Amino acid sequence: MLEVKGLSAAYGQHPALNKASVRVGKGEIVVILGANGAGKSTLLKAISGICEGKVTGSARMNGHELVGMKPDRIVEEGIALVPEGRGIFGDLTVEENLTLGAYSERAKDAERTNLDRVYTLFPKLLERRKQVARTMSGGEQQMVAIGRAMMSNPAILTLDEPSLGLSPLLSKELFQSLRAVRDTGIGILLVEQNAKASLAIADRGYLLENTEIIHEDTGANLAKDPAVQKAYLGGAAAKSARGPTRPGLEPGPRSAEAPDQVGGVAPAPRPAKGPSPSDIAAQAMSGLAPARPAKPAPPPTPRPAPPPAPPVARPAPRPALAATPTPTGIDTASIVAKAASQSSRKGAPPALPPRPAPMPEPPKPARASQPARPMPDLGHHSDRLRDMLEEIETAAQRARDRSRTRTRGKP
Ligand SMILES: Nc1ncnc2c1ncn2[C@@H]1O[C@H](COP(=O)(O)OP(=O)(O)OP(=O)(O)O)[C@@H](O)[C@H]1O
Repeated sequence: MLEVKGLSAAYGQHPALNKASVRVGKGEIVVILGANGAGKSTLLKAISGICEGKVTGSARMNGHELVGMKPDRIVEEGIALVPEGRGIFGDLTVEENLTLGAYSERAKDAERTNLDRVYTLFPKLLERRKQVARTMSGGEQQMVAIGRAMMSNPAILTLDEPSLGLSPLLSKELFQSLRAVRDTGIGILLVEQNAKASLAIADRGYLLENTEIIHEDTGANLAKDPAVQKAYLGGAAAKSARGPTRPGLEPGPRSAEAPDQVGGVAPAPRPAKGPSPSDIAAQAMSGLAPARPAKPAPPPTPRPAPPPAPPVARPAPRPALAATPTPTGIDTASIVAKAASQSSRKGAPPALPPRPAPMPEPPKPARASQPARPMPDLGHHSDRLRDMLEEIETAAQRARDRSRTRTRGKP
């Protein structure tokens, strides 16, 4: 079904994925293990058409080339991404979140069936269908995220570290759920740091090291491979093992499953690096292409300058947005509007640094010749942007005043 061949990705001059080849069949769970920065998320993003870097090579779904396709088209081809950080709408109910996932053409006609399937797989979501998503536990929210992806009627579900931040108990439930999803015939491509649990459910797995796939085997064989145990499973078994170690297979700072996680204590949660609400809302509006996970602040090692920001594909809005209740009886347009308003409330603040305390105003000379410029209509971000523009204008005015004072002071 999904056949990735020689897929590469680079952010500017920085290669993040080098000629990766991976395949996922119907009803198969395939796990990708790798250290921090190995290129795992980049692989998933490149397949889903949301990689910010330059992608070359091939990723085919049932023979259709995905590289170069827009993200919403890739959803139509049957690929759904559950991004790291989940990206659900906290202010919407469970059922509203799920319904947003059914916006692709391929999902519309089967919305009722897909919703029933999600509720059968995750009975808790049925119980809590009217509950506001942000009030749910981390594990339940992850189920909402997976359920929403399944509402797009995917043939392949890709998941970026779904167990991140979950307690061992919730992680266990999650991996059991993924098994159940697989049993419905959906192929699963899973990027995980919980090597033990993911290999336990995986049919096959790949090791991704320094941008390259260095090994492929069955989940069972990988789980007992001494080199894999050393690198990803805490190393206890590997220490006594005499088997050869694979060159280059070194544990990354986060690749080795924390021994306490194996032992049953929750790992220290990493900061979420999910897509911003505005990203998700924009994508919801544009046909529910998979959400674009935001990158966290750059690591201490300097990153190469990113390429000039490629425009994020935002397909033309669908006419059906204004439409009619869905088969579930829910008015999708009003859910999307609600999601968008949530996004506009929450989108700006995290992205912007706190405003500095205002400087004392120097006396301004009268400037009758420059009337105030009219403010363009900036939509729902206008207040924040207006404040920023005013700050810039004030700073520029101060600079002009200072330079005028200096010029006047010169003989
Ligand atoms: N948008 C970006 N711009 C520039 N560099 C990036 C970007 N996204 C990722 N990278 C870099 O590409 C490399 C691979 O990143 P990627 O997120 O794919 O790794 P990963 O294996 O998923 O790591 P982690 O497990 O820490 O999420 C890293 O060196 C990372 O710093």
